[in-house]
Amino acid sequence: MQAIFSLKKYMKPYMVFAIIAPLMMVLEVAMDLIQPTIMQHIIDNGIAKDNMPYVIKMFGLIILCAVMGLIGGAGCSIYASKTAINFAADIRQDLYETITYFSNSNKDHFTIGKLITNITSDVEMLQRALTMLLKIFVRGPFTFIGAIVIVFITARELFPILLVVVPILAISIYFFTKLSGKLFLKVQEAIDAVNTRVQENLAGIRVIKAYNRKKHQIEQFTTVNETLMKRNIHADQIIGILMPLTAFVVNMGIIAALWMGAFKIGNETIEVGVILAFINYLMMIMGGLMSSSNVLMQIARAVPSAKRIVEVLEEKSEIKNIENPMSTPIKGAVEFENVSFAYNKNNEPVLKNISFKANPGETIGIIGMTGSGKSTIVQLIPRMFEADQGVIKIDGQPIRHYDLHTLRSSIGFAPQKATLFSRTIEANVKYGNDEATMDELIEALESSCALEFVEKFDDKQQHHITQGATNLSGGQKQRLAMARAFIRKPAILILDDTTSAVDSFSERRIQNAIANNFKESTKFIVSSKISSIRHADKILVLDDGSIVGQGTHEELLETNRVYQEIVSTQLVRGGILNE
Ligand SMILES: Nc1ncnc2c1ncn2[C@@H]1O[C@H](COP(=O)(O)OP(=O)(O)OP(=O)(O)O)[C@@H](O)[C@H]1O
Repeated sequence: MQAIFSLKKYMKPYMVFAIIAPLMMVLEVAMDLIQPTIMQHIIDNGIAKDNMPYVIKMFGLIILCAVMGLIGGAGCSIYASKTAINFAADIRQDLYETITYFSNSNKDHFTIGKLITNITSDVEMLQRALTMLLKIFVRGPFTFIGAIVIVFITARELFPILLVVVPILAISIYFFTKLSGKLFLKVQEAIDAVNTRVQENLAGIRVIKAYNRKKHQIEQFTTVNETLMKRNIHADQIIGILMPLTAFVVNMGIIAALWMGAFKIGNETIEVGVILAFINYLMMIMGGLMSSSNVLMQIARAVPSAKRIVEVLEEKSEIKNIENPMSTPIKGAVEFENVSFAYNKNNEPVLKNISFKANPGETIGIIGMTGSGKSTIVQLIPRMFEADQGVIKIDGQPIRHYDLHTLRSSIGFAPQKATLFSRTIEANVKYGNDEATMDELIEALESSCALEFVEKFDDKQQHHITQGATNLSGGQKQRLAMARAFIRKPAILILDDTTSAVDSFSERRIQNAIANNFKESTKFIVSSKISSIRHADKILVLDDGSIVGQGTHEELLETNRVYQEIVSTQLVRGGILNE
């Protein structure tokens, strides 16, 4: 319940609507309650006494009540929906923004499937609960309390029956509402699993086909789908017991009323009309309790959803600005001083005591075995992750002192896995710099050797990239990802293994373009190929998270055993070094 309350700030802008909706419902309920009395007057005082002018007057009144009831009901629906839809849209927007600002380690806490369920069905669940709450929460309790009060006044002889029936109804409804919260949490978790499986299958469709794993994937989906089905059935079956149970309790109450009534009529201490009225009120009490319980049940279903939403919204981004951060332009001197880092703080660090210096304009090559920590080093520079020990400085200042926006705008980062969006080539490249001109776009495409294939498309830069960039080759994706980094003309350029799928001739042209066009930028080139980094001003040799050598290609070739081993393997493999 705490979770639901912590979302109340999203109601604030729509508070007026949220107040109008139940007030309109009061109007509808009042009109509903008046109508039987008017009918009674029409029969007793109009039709029975053959008073037509009175009948016509009362018919006018009843039509007026019906119209007002209609306005009340429709108004309630409109304002309730307006409140709930806006409330849900704002939460959805905030969730999306929160996820967008997640640091990489924040992201690792949630699966993509869970985040999708969060933004879609969890928010939907809250919206439904709020609509119901605003529409029914007046009707249910008003009918329930009103009927009890009327029984107390008009049928006190039978009131003891209510003292037994109402607590049994209330306890059963409380028990089922609580249980439904737990059951629907399990249902939502099963939906997460289905979403995660679908998302993974779609992303990996080519691998699935290549490895003939379609049957295996379908089997895995069947498992999560069956779990979802079983949990849904279980929840529905348990909740489904509530209605017949309450009807049974009410029927017992009616039998008790008839039983007691039969004796009292015999003693002439009660009239038949009172018993009939009591039965009617008992039905109304059940109706009131059931509609209140429906609202409570919907709220109980919404509580786990609210908890999951709050969990995401409250996930603290560990990477944020300090107070009064620096926004001074960055020149590009980068220094690591004894930096250590672990993804999982209980495990051994992935980077150990990393120290090196890069001056503005220099090219730093980073080489090492798979998993030695190359990508991790470069990801610490734009603060994708925060170093656990040591300091990373830019232009002599710890990176934490810089405004995150200033820091990241000064860096052109092409990650190891080229991520392109389902937009045009122009939009994808200009993602790095919205304000770039057409000339700058062409220049960036040329530097990354992308222009040659872009120009072959009929619609050139306006060519649309499909979701997951399935209409491009691996090398083409990498070239566009590099163009996106180039178009920023950044003070610090980071290329994380971005030429692994680029042919060696194009790679050489890209290297020349970088050397000519980014003379003042500090360049970090991560690669496992010697040919990609051999011309760097300084090469860092990584082994199991530690720098085991740094210097130029020639220096390392003479002095560093690990570097010599890498060189000799690549020479043996086919002369990559000499390309
Ligand atoms: N997000 C992550 N969460 C947990 N561990 C990670 C994460 N990313 C990388 N690692 C681990 O950190 C270590 C270093 O990974 P990193 O990606 O920096 O290596 P790398 O040298 O760039 O490897 P490669 O040449 O294969 O790209 C590896 O053992 C890897 O399993």
